[in-house]
Amino acid sequence: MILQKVNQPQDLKTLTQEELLQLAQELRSEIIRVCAQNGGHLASSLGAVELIVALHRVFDSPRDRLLFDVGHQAYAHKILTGRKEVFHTIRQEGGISGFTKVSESEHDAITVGHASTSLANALGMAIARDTLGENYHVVGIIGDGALTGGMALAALNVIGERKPRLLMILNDNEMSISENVGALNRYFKEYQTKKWVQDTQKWGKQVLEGISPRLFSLVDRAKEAAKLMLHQENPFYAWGIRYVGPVDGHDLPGLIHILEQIKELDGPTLLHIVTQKGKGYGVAEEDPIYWHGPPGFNPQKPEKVSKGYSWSAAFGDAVTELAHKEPRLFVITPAMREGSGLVKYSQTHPERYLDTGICEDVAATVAAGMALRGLKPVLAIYSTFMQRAYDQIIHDIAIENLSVVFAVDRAGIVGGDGATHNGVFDIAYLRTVPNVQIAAPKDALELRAMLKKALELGGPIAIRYARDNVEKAPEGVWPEIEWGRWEVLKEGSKAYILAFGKTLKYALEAAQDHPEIGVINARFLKPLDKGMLEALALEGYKLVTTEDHQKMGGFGSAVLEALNELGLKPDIRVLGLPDVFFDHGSIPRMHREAGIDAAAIRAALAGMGLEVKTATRRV
Ligand SMILES: Cc1ncc(C[n+]2csc(CCOP(=O)(O)OP(=O)(O)O)c2C)c(N)n1
Ligand SMILES: CC(=O)[C@@H](O)[C@H](O)COP(=O)(O)O
Ligand SMILES: [Mg+2]
Repeated sequence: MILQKVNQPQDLKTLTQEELLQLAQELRSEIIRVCAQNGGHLASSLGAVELIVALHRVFDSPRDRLLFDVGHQAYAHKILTGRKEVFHTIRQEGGISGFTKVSESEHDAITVGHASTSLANALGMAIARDTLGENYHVVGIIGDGALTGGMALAALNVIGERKPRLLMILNDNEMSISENVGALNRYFKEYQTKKWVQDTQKWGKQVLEGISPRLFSLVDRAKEAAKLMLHQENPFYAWGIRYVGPVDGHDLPGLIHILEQIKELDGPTLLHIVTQKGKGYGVAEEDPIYWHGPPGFNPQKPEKVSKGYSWSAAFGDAVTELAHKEPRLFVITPAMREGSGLVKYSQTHPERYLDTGICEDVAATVAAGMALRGLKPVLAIYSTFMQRAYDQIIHDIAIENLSVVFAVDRAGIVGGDGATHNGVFDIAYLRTVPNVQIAAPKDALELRAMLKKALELGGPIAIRYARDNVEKAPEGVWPEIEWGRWEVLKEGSKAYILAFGKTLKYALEAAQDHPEIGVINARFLKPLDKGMLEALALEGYKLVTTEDHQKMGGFGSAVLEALNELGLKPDIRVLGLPDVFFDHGSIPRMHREAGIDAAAIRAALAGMGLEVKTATRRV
């Protein structure tokens, strides 16, 4: 086992070519083994194995800085940089992160999880290096999907003008999570050389080198000159960036050779490598979409497993049905077709579907344009990724009170993806924006009712739901809903729990067998049901609010502000996430630790003098 001899990147420097090839295979096996037990970003990491071995062979991390965009493809990097003994803990409770993370290792140049940041970060590092008179390499590694992000394209524009010594590597597997989209991607697909030209180049090189290495280098230079002439419109030339490639991203010796050739080049260079997402593991090669982020599986007999009927699926079914009735409905996703439950919708209504690529800002403003011209856009977007569209929501949508529905998925703590992916800020950053309304359905039926009503009401409306399963609503059923009105789910004689979204289940659990405790589905946050709130306060009920969101600025804050405006001071406790980031791990454990679960609710009630059976708090 070569991997036994490798603990740090410098251990690669002495390996032979055969040992490096063997190491790549061993890395692949280890990634499959651990993803089989933990789940994780399997296909992306398999596709980047040779690249990562070559990078650590040619460069000297941590002195040289390797920046992995998104960071989900860096499993081999983690194993090679002192974490092979803990790699099996990846994405687990107390284990290492599923993305690169600065606080986890000196070899992790950036903390990521959101796409398209690597090039701007690399530019910043290169400028810092040059300003401080230091000398090391900065390498930004970005996928074709992440390159669809505006941040990445804008960074290229700055890099091309500033021209720092910087190496960028485009890891082009023609895949985002779904098939990749965008004009640049098309360009590479159609215009740039692909497999057949790769093979021709390789064959030509072997023939020419067989005749005379000198002849080969002459032809190679002529080819480069021709490429320059033929490919002047190559966008990277337009950006003032040297373009090299495309080369085979799985040819380990070839990658090492080319990296050594271009390593010392001055100015910005982009090396375009062509890889296969899922490389080396049949099922992942055949279906890189499912195997992008599978749950655990049997490595000997890998089979797709259903993750159950999710809120995303409920949303997808609802808009698919709605589209038949509402011809102006148009659904947009920023590169998350599968995650947002839109596969079926995209197949049944392709003419009213747009995948913008990984650019949530563009997606939001495209929705604004559609609304201005008579469509009814629904933007399906993860809470965490919606952070990328904050100004667009204000500037392009809310000021003119445009009719855009935000189907905000992954609201709350998400589990394995950790701090970069928790959807725990959206209430705070949305509720202060005039015209924006915010709701959270308790089940799939209420989601349908809210979607339908939101499209009728118009204006910017966010409907948020968690990364969780939900009971499927019967097809064709579209209940009405009294917009802005909360729903009493359980009467109480002394106290009421006001729950927003996912924590409703904890409220019902806490109130079970307690006639003195009532439960309210506080499904509207903006507008808040001030009428019901006032009545509860005036009748002297004790109140507890709970939400899967930062306490600061969340649902509870809105309730406190409303009570203040009403001049009322009931006995109230606000339960929400504390002012910290929650890393990857078990959602129930984090909810318990955050104090938003049933035990915390009972403890809060007990703290207000209500005799409740306090559940034994697990430590
Ligand atoms: C801002 C943002 N939006 C969406 C995502 C979800 N996401 C994670 S990886 C990915 C696809 C990345 O494609 P690519 O960069 O080509 O990497 P590959 O998986 O193909 O190796 C997407 C859309 C994200 N991480 N960040
Ligand atoms: C790396 C990335 O951002 C996505 O793959 C994300 O992990 C998907 O999250 P879900 O698994 O919740 O769809
Ligand atoms: Mg890709």
